[in-house]
Amino acid sequence: MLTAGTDTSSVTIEWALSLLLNHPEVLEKARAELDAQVGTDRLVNEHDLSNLPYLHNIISETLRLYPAAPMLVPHELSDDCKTGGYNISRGTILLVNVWAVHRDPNVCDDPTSFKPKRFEGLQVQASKLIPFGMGRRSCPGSGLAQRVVGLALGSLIQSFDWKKIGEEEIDLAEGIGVSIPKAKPLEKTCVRN
Ligand code: HEM
Repeated sequence: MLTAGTDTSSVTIEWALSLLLNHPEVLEKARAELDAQVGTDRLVNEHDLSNLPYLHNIISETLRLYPAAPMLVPHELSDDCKTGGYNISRGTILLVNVWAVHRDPNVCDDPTSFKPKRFEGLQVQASKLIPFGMGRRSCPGSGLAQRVVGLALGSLIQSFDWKKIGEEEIDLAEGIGVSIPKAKPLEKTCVRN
């Protein structure tokens, strides 16, 4: 429970900040939303989250590109079934490659680009965005995770001016690990607001 709940959320925050540093215009827009909805006298709290759709879209787009559990958890079929034209026998272990589903050009346009705007309206099929899995064995912590990541990321954006070290883009190479860590841990500078 501890690993499922902590590493997944912290790695998502690291990816989100990395993506924001490579897309300062998105970072600016997120800050403007926080200033307008929360103001500058206090930190974002749980009640504010429903008024921050752009921050929510940034988190969805981060989880689309870097789902913290890219292969879900192995599922064993309790009965024979037919899916997508395939007969699958009871007892088969099913692995779902969510990383590949999220980057399928049939699921969304320009799938490798970071575009939080794509979550405005119905541009992404909800059933194809499954960073928390789906059905009975989906992540029981998804609500908590969205709040934790939203509050942490929102507070970090509100409290600091984030800058890359040097002119180079943040390296977005993926490392090896269960929860897609960054190959090169994020290094950045920040100035307190
Ligand atoms: C960004 C954060 C998180 C992501 C992306 C994530 C994703 C997932 C995924 C994909 C699964 C497997 C679902 C499946 O195989 O269908 C899962 C399972 C699970 N998650 Fe999360 N999770 C996150 C945060 C959390 C948190 C905060 C908790 C609890 C505090 C949690 C607890 C669990 C548990 C207990 C399971 C196993 C459920 C089962 O086997 O029935 N997760 N998570």
